[in-house]
Amino acid sequence: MGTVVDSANQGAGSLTINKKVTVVFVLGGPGSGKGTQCANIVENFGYTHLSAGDLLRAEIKSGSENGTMISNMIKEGKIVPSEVTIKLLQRAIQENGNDKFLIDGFPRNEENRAAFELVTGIEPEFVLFFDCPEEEMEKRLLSRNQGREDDNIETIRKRFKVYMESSLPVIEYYNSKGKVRKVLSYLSASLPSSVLERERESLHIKQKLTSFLPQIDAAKPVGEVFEAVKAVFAPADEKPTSCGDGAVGGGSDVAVGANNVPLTEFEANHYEYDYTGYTDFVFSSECSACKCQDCRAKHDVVINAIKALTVSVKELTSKRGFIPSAPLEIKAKRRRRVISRALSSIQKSKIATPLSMCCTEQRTMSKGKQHELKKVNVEEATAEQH
Ligand SMILES: Nc1ncnc2c1ncn2[C@@H]1O[C@H](COP(=O)(O)OP(=O)(O)O)[C@@H](O)[C@H]1O
Ligand SMILES: Nc1ccn([C@@H]2O[C@H](COP(=O)(O)OP(=O)(O)O)[C@@H](O)[C@H]2O)c(=O)n1
Repeated sequence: MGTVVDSANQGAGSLTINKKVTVVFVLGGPGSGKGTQCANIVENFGYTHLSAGDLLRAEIKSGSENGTMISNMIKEGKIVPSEVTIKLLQRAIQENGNDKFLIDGFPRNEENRAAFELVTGIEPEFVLFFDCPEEEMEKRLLSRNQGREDDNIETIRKRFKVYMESSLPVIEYYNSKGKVRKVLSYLSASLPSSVLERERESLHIKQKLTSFLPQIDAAKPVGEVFEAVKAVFAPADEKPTSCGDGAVGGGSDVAVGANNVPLTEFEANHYEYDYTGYTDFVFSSECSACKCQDCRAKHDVVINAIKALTVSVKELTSKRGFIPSAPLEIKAKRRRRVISRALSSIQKSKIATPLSMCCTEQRTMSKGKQHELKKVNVEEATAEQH
């Protein structure tokens, strides 16, 4: 069997994807909820879902010459050679009329990634990454009930090992290129639903806020996780209805839609993102003069989030032994400066942590402790401020 790379070098037409396509890679550990959320994305955003695992399982069923080899690899939790998987993906893309694809569970290792790029010339638009504690993934896989031969504890453990050793470096690679969008649902998890309804209209405020809150939420219920996913997939031209020119933030030129907003927790430029823009709404003279209900509601959402963020920063900084020089009970005019100072301090201590370390650290932390670090309840935070 010639490799896909050989075929590409020989100019084999069957491997060429002769249409322009948008590809989003969907990555995360086994059982992190990739397939579940892909189904939601398909329904809401018009993508076609291609699961590498499903394509491989279909290949086994089809009685192909590679069937036995693929089946053995899956039972062992091993990664099937790239040429097999890439050919299946290429065929599926070529045969489908759509031009937007979610490729789920691929690339699973460095070989997958490099070969796909070389052969197809396709770079992902971004990588949607579901980070979920191992114990939660294990629980889900053991009760998935899809009759999969690899959903038994012995194979699950092997898959986790392969994920840590081979798949995380791929996520790290894309993270270093600023392409990783982590699933965050901080606000959706903590705001009352009535506020959430209104707040959906101003997704870009939410994105700016969540973009620098270190939250890992793939362990939340399906609906809440999808709230975060929606924020990532919101079309770039989506604008909320508001006073003035319709753009919250006084017509700022910050693009709306997470496709343009890096949501990475680990990267240096994560903290360099222009998060201060969101305060424009709060302090804009145009908006403060406008007393309409809608603006009031948005104003409240932003203020609540700032309060929650302040508490979060306080918690994070105190855990790192950083004592902000200014009191954290901040007045409106000083909020931006204090938060900014605190964040840059976090940046100094946090950005040096590679992704694999973060995940390893996460694995060894108890679930309760993670939540203590990452979840801030807005209502409590608001009460505390009062
Ligand atoms: N957020 C969630 N909370 C609880 N169960 C979930 C959640 N997301 C997915 N599941 C369940 O967990 C199992 C694994 O999800 P799945 O989407 O198949 O994961 P993956 O594609 O990442 O392996 C399925 O049974 C699914 O119904
Ligand atoms: N790119 C890929 C994707 C899946 N696979 C194989 O298919 C198995 C199941 O993958 P999957 O994506 O359907 O399921 P999860 O492990 O995410 O639950 C993996 O454990 C691998 O054995 C692969 O070899 N190469």
